[in-house]
Amino acid sequence: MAQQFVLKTMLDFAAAHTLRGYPGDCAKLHGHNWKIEVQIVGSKLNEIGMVVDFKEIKRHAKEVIKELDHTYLNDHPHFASTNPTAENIAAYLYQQIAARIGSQTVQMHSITVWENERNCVIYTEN
Ligand SMILES: Nc1nc2c(c(=O)[nH]1)N=C([C@H](O)[C@H](O)COP(=O)(O)OP(=O)(O)OP(=O)(O)O)CN2
Ligand SMILES: [Zn+2]
Repeated sequence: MAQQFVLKTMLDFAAAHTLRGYPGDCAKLHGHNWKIEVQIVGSKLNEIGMVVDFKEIKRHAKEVIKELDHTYLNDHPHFASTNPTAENIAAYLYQQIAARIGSQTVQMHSITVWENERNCVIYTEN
């Protein structure tokens, strides 16, 4: 069986949202301290024994998250027409970060978005 390394790094941001069409309180303005897990997969190690430096993954992820931090997510161009649910936020982060880190040796594995300490969504693509 071929070796594979899954690297995970964690970031967070604060942002408010309203869920359009939600039959309850989440349709009202409220905020979360979102916790994000970025998972990357690779099979080769470089000369110092890393798939990729965690700092490098974080640098790309922070670029994307910076746009969302301390904002009202519904005002973001992507979420103007797409409901800012944890599912849609996870898919957006995956696609944005994948476009920055994608290479032949390192690929996105998944994004986990924690809305609070009880609820999370894991997004991946095959
Ligand atoms: N599948 C999803 N379900 C819900 C989402 C979501 O993005 N995807 N989002 C929400 C709201 O954003 C809401 O803010 C969730 O917070 P909260 O009500 O605190 O969630 P809990 O389930 O932990 O609430 P308790 O009733 O206190 O257990 C809702 N659902
Ligand atoms: Zn919410």
